[in-house]
Amino acid sequence: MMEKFYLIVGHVGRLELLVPQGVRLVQLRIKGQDDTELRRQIIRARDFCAVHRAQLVINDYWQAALDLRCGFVHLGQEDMESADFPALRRAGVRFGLSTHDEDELERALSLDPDYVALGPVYPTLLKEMKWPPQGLDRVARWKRMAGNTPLVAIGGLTTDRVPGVIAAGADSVAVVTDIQQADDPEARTREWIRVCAS
Ligand SMILES: Cc1ncc(COP(=O)(O)OP(=O)(O)O)c(N)n1
Ligand SMILES: Cc1nc(C(=O)O)sc1CCOP(=O)(O)O
Ligand SMILES: [Mg+2]
Repeated sequence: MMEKFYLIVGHVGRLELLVPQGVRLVQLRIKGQDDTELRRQIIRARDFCAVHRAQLVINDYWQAALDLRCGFVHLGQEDMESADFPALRRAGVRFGLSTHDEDELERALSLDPDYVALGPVYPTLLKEMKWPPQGLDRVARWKRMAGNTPLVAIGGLTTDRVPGVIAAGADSVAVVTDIQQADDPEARTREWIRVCAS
């Protein structure tokens, strides 16, 4: 059963602030750091999540996840080019995959992932995307096509949008900006948890 609330953070410090609010699934999405800093943060996040019984997902850096015995990675389409899926499988590392169109979804499902993500469901401020917002009809379509594979919705999500996205068929909702930019990110995290529990 996929956790409904999926928090994504850009630094281990944020993870340490927000996971104790009750987060059960958190992605560490580090960009632009050298290998030493990257691994330092992954180790800290791994050990912190173990204590707090949260599932850590490492974005992009599947080799570091393997080396540091992290159990879950998220890979985008470009990340998938270099990923050693047999090695991940041998090590029992679970993986989620990004998808944005039907070819990507077909390719992702052929790898039997632990989830597929569809985005951006709504416009996102986080990064420039070459896909227009997918909308809720596409969420519903993805759910039908993904079958038993859990579906994560991502992109421009706010607590107000959660009920519609879940009603359309998403199993889980992933968020960066709405929490990252909140005046009180701890309170906003608790609000996400409350909305996702209802
Ligand atoms: C849950 C989830 N879905 C999608 C993404 C995006 O992954 P990717 O396309 O590889 O882009 P970056 O996040 O690496 O910029 C994600 N990280 N998590
Ligand atoms: C990192 C990312 N990947 C996406 C995809 O569609 O693959 S959308 C996205 C940004 C999600 O963040 P926010 O909650 O800030 O919009
Ligand atoms: Mg990536």
